[in-house]
Amino acid sequence: MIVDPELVERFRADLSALWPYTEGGPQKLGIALSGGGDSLALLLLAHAALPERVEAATVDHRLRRESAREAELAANYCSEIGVPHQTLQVEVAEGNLQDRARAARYEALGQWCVDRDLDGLSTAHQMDDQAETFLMRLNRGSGISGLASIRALGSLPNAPIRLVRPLLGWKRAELVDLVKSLGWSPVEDPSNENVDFDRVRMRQNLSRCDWLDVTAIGRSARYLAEADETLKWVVDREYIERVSFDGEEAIYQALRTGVRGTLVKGGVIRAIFRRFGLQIDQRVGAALVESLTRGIKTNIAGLQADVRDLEGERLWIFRRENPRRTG
Ligand SMILES: Nc1ncnc2c1ncn2[C@@H]1O[C@H](COP(=O)(O)OP(=O)(O)OP(=O)(O)O)[C@@H](O)[C@H]1O
Repeated sequence: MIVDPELVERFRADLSALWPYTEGGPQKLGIALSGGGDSLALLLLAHAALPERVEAATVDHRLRRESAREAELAANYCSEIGVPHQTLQVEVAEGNLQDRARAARYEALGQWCVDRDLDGLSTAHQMDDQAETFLMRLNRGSGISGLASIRALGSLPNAPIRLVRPLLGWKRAELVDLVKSLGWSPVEDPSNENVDFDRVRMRQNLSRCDWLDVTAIGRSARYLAEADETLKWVVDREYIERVSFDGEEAIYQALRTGVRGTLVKGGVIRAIFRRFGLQIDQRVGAALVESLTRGIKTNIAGLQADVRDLEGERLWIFRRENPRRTG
């Protein structure tokens, strides 16, 4: 099975930008193989780029009757090219099925990487997935972090290895062409046609729309991922320089000027909540910045946020809400 050497070279460059797989001796890459066109292309490219150093796993969520058969097909393709393959059966908990299936999937894949002594895991998210995610989030009013969409680098919940997505610069059509040109037929997931899913509707709309440029949207998402990293760095610095603890109180010396606007101050406030073991989202963080800037004391999500002026300086004080009196 010969993959076009130019494509293999391009893949090698994309992968090595994310994962220095040649450093420190040979490293092994796990492939998350659903059996769809994207992940079969990933399997072929990775196998050609890193011969003998690739293994694949297919998660059988057991949510559809055909899933066992699909995993078997994926296993057959792997055995055709001599790549070790494992099917991982998972139990998907009740609740939001897609979220639960995703969580179970990444957990099973992480455990598999540990068991097989793999150094990295790759999924086959590509440029069209990226554009769909970006537009769905834009349509929901997401902030920088959400609009950064699918990250090229990630982590797994239960395994200390890198999660890489080297195909974000590749279009779905070119990946499917690659697979078909070698005589393989991707597994068709019927949920890809189910218009109850936002993503499916977005995909269909995008395919009918000739003025949206998927490559340009992918570029914007990359810039935003970088902006998000930079913002995290600024928030960390602001936290280190301006937040202190006195007994049960967190004290934030928030400057009166609006220079460090809601993004940074909101980020610092969210970090303070995390220190108390509590979580608030970006919108609540921004709302708190606004009320504290106006000097309004607020009780929210388990903390009491207050304003104190000390020697011409404005301090924002956070402490646990007093337990409510009963009786
Ligand atoms: N059943 C599966 N077994 C192994 N890998 C899978 C499976 N389903 C998805 N993947 C991996 O994840 C990639 C993205 O798949 P998909 O677009 O279906 O995921 P998603 O629902 O968007 O969730 P997420 O982006 O969080 O992974 C696939 O290309 C493949 O690499």
